[in-house]
Amino acid sequence: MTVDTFPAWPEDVPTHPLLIIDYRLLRKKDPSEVDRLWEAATTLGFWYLKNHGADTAVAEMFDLGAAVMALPLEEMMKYEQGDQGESFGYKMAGGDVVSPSGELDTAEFLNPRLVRRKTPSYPPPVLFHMESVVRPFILKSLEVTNTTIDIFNDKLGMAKGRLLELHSDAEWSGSQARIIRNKATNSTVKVATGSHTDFGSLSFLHNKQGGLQVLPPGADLWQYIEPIQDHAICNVGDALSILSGGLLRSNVHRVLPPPPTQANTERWSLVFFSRLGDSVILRALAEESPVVAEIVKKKSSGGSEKSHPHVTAQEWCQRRVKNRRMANRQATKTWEASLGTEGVNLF
Ligand SMILES: O=C(O)CCC(=O)C(=O)O
Ligand SMILES: [Fe+2]
Repeated sequence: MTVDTFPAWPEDVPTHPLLIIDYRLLRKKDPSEVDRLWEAATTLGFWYLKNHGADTAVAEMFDLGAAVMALPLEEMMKYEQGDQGESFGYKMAGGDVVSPSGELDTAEFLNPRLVRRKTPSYPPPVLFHMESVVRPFILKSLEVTNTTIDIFNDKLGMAKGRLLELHSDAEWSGSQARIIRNKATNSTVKVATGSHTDFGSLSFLHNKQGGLQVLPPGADLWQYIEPIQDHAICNVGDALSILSGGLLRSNVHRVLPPPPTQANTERWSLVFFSRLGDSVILRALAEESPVVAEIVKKKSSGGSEKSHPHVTAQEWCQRRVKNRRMANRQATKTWEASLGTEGVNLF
C-alpha cells in the first residue's frame, strides 16, 4: 500500500521540532528569513522548507519510482550500482550494512542523474521519463539548493558566487536524485538505513511517512522528524560543514520504519543531493572566508585529521558509499572507514 494522504502522527514518540523556512522569502533574500535559515543551518543543520514549488515534480518522481520498483528484482539488478563507490543506478535492500556488526539495510535506492551512466544505463521507465520527469525535478531541486548555498556564501563573507562556482555544472559531480522504497513491515524499530551524515553539500528531502530520525548534539535519544505535507526537509551535508570550518552543521541521522500510527505501510521518500564538483578539495576555506578564518584562528590546534581530509569531493563520496556495502564488509573496519564528520569537532 502506498500512502497518498498524510497519515496521523503518533503523540507518544520523541519528535524534534524544526524551524519552518519560507523559500519564497529566501528567494527575495528577505533578511529575517535569511537569519532564520542561518540559525537552523548552524544549530541542528535541519529545517523544513515551504513554498519550494517542487510539489508537482516530486509527485511525478514518486510515480516514476513506483513504476521502476514494480519491475522484477532481476531486471533492476541489471542497473546495480556496483561495489566500488559508484552511487548512480539501483541498490537493492540488503546491499548496505546499518551497523558495525553488519546488520543489513532494508532500503532500495534508485539514483538517477541527468547525465546517463555509460553501461548499464537506467531502467527503461527512467530513460523514458528522463526529460519529462527526472529533469524537471533535478532542475527545480538545483534552483532551491543553489539559492540556499548562495545565501551561505554571503553569510560566510565569501566573494560573490564563489560557493556556487565550486558546485558548477562545468565539471562532473556526485549531485543526484534518490528514490527510496522500504517495503511494509510490522516492525517500527528495525533500522532501515543506518546512522550517517550526508556526504555532500545540501539535501532536499521529501517524506510522506515518518521514520527519519536525528540524534541532536549532546542528546542520547534518537528523535523523529515529523513529515509535514508540502514541506520539504533540508539538511546540511559534510562538504559544506568542512568548507565552513564546522560552522554549518552536518547532523547524524538514520531511518526506521514508519512509527506506530503509520506501521505496515510501504515507505517512500525522495531526495536530491547537491554535491561539490568532483575535483573540489575538502578543507576549511579560511583564505576565502573571514568567518571561517576566525574559527580556524580561535581553535588554533587546527582540528583533527577528519576536519582537514584534503581529499576530493569525489573520493569522499566514494569512500563512504563503498565502505557501507555488505559485499565489502570486513568486521568493523569498513564501518569505521564509512564514517564522515559524525561526532567530530571540526575545529
Ligand atoms: O528516507 C529518508 O527519509 C532519509 C534518507 C536519507 O537520509 C538518505 O538517503 O541520505
Ligand atoms: Fe541522509
